[in-house]
Amino acid sequence: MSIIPLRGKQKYWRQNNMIYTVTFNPALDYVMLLNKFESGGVNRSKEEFLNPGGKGINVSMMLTELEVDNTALGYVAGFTGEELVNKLKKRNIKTDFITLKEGNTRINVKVKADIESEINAGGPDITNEDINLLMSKLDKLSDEDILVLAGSIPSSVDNDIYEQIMKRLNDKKVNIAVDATNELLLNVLKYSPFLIKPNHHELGELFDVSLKTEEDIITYAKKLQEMGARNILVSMAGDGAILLTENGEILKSNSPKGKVINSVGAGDSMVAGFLAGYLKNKDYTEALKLGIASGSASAFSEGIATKKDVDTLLKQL
Ligand SMILES: Nc1ncnc2c1ncn2[C@@H]1O[C@H](COP(=O)(O)OP(=O)(O)OP(=O)(O)O)[C@@H](O)[C@H]1O
Ligand SMILES: O=P(O)(O)OC[C@@]1(O)O[C@H](CO)[C@@H](O)[C@@H]1O
Repeated sequence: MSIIPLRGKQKYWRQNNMIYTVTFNPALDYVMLLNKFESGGVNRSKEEFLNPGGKGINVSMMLTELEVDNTALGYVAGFTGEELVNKLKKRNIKTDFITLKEGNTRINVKVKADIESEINAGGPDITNEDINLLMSKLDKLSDEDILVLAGSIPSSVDNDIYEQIMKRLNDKKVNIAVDATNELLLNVLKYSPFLIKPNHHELGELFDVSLKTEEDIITYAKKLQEMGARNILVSMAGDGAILLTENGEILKSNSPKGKVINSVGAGDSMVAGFLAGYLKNKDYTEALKLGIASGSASAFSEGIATKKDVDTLLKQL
């Protein structure tokens, strides 16, 4: 990706290469706001939103807000898939989805009461033929493009699919960001992903430990770096994030304070902000700042935050 400074008013840099996000299992997120959730009782929400969802799609929405050109790849199906595409069109998100012949894009339920609970559905089946179609699209990526692989993999797809994709692209200098958990993440480290973004709980789970201090987080993040990851961004919700860079720096940022409305997609917004910040002049401090501002702005919004909200928080960091 080469960035040429521009003098135009609208955007101060030009993007020559492309960012692609891949979401194997997109969703419509049905967010329900309640004062209190009573398990086993009839609960009534006081407000609801139906947001486009899926981790890669959230990254695409935040990137688009931040005026970074990108295309969302992945799979959609049925009437919910159509609604997802419509919602993304309204937000000017560029998509190049593969439409599955059967099933429906899932609806994930997010209940925000005194605590947040989520029920994520399984999603439609993806056949080998569908996988080959995606692979042909990915074969067109060029050196220095950025690929974001984010989210869980439906049970119909091999659990090493991220690894297969990275192996296939290994000869190209594509910078790959992976936001996944457990084996899915561990198995890609040997292909040196440009960025991984576990939250501190996920980092602990990878090593079957509970991380209590910043020192613990750094120790285990370093292990992931030794296993191959180039940059490791460990997010800690309201406590900010710690970044270990490929240059050996360890950077920490606090989160700005605000009222959390819906933290679904905060982590994805952070990935988008990090990439957008990095692309400006390859400065990791700037990447971390924009990552934090984007993550927190989305936590303080109903869905993915607007650029205006991100800019407001950026000034506070
Ligand atoms: N309560 C909060 N207050 C301020 N900022 C927050 C809060 N929760 C999340 N954020 C912002 O979002 C970033 C990512 O949050 P988090 O660590 O929860 O990621 P995640 O677990 O991947 O999120 P999610 O799965 O909900 O998208 C944080 O580093 C922070 O910048
Ligand atoms: O089931 P997955 O793929 O792990 O996660 C899906 C999901 O929870 O992730 C996004 C938030 O990060 C939501 O938009 C979406 O519903």
